[in-house]
Amino acid sequence: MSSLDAIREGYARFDPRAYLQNNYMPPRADFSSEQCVVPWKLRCLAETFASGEICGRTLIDVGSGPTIYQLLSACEHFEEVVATDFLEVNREELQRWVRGEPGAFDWSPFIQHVCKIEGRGEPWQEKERRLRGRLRRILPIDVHCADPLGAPLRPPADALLSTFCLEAVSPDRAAFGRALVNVGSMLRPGGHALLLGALGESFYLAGAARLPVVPLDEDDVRGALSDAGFTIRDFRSYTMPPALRTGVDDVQGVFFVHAQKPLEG
Ligand SMILES: C[S@@+](CC[C@H](N)C(=O)[O-])C[C@H]1O[C@@H](n2cnc3c(N)ncnc32)[C@H](O)[C@@H]1O
Repeated sequence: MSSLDAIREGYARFDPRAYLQNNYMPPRADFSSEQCVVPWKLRCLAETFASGEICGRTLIDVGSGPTIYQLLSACEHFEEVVATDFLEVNREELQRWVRGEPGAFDWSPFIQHVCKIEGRGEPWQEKERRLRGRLRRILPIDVHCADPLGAPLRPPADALLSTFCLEAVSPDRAAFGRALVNVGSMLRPGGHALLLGALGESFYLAGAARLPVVPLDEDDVRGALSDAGFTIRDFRSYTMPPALRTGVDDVQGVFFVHAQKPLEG
């Protein structure tokens, strides 16, 4: 079995509910402290979208998993937000939230926090309604394929977002770099890419699944982006405080990158 097949097989045991519990409930989702990892991630995205420069018709989110927090600032700037994931259980979890079905994960504390940091005085229910309305497509994806959606995205996306996906599905740095090239093919020339991801992580847990992660340092991320032809516009990093090292993974830190695909010609 190839290492890619082994990773795909590991994801068969991925439990969305356990993953949400491990990463998107306290202590990691503690909105009383800006030093906490979840508020840090939300602030990176809110500040980057606040410039107004990143906008257009379509934003594609790669490897959305069962989460929508990453789309809360983005959704204000695009007519359509396309979510994607390899696993049907994750796509179903997202559909439950979009339809407001009973048993869907409660993202309201995240939505309230993003409304607060965006500072427009918008009622959080408005943002929830807007994201639900704009999240019309939740598609299967495999970042290891040259065409991750099975066919080229037409027209290509104006912006690409991916959070904690590429390093969590790649056996090594070379595969991470190839996956970045594959997903970059869905972005139009001049389009923006925003990545959040794990630094120095070798595994994470999601219920019965123990998923291997390729440990990356900041130079690995910068090198892969540059090899894939991106220009880095902003790079931030976060060190995981001891109180948030809860045993659900061995993540050392988090990176945030805003990169841009050059215009052709
Ligand atoms: C660590 S989770 C990240 C989820 C979410 N984006 C977040 O920020 O928490 C990694 C995601 O990658 C997805 N995945 C696994 N294999 C994949 C593949 N070959 N292509 C794309 N996504 C994949 C998993 O189903 C999972 O949802």
